[in-house]
Amino acid sequence: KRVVIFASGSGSNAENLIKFFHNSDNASVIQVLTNNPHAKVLDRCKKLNISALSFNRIAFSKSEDVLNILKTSQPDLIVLAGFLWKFPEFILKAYPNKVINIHPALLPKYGGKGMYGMNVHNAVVENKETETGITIHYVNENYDEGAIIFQAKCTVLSSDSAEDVAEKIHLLEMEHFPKVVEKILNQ
Ligand SMILES: N[C@@H]1O[C@H](COP(=O)(O)O)[C@@H](O)[C@H]1O
Repeated sequence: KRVVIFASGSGSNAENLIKFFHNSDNASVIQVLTNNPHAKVLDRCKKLNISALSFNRIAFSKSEDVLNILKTSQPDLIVLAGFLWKFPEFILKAYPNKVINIHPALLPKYGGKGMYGMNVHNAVVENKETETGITIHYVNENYDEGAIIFQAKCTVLSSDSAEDVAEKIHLLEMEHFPKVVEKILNQ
């Protein structure tokens, strides 16, 4: 099974997935695509010897350039791991129920445009939430609104800073994301 990852930033989830499937007999990450030519995920891919490309807005949503890249790489699953752009409908239509995303909160709370990274964790702490977590969901034409596949929770202590919460979330992502992807691929 072939996995293509989209990422915009650091790429810790992408690296975790690449390494997890490196030892798998029936699945592998074959390509990483990013909308940010300076993304740290590109350095990780170079080190891990994974094909990686960056693209601009026109290539992504105003033309079929990225769709054609996908047609060449033929993914069985497209995984968004810290990818910040909304996915165009014509690509979603070409890969029905084959595009998933991970979000660092318990959707439907703390989702939507602009709710990513530390913005989410700051809001969780400001609102004195006692728990938060991760959500893995199918991607539809709206940010963070697709059908939920998996959630895992962690407690938020009153003494926790947003950075503490970010660390707890990171651990949940590292533990669960590869296993959920593997489960979907084996369906
Ligand atoms: N969508 C969110 O963006 C972050 C990406 O981190 P990284 O994988 O680039 O390190 C993760 O927290 C993910 O849930």
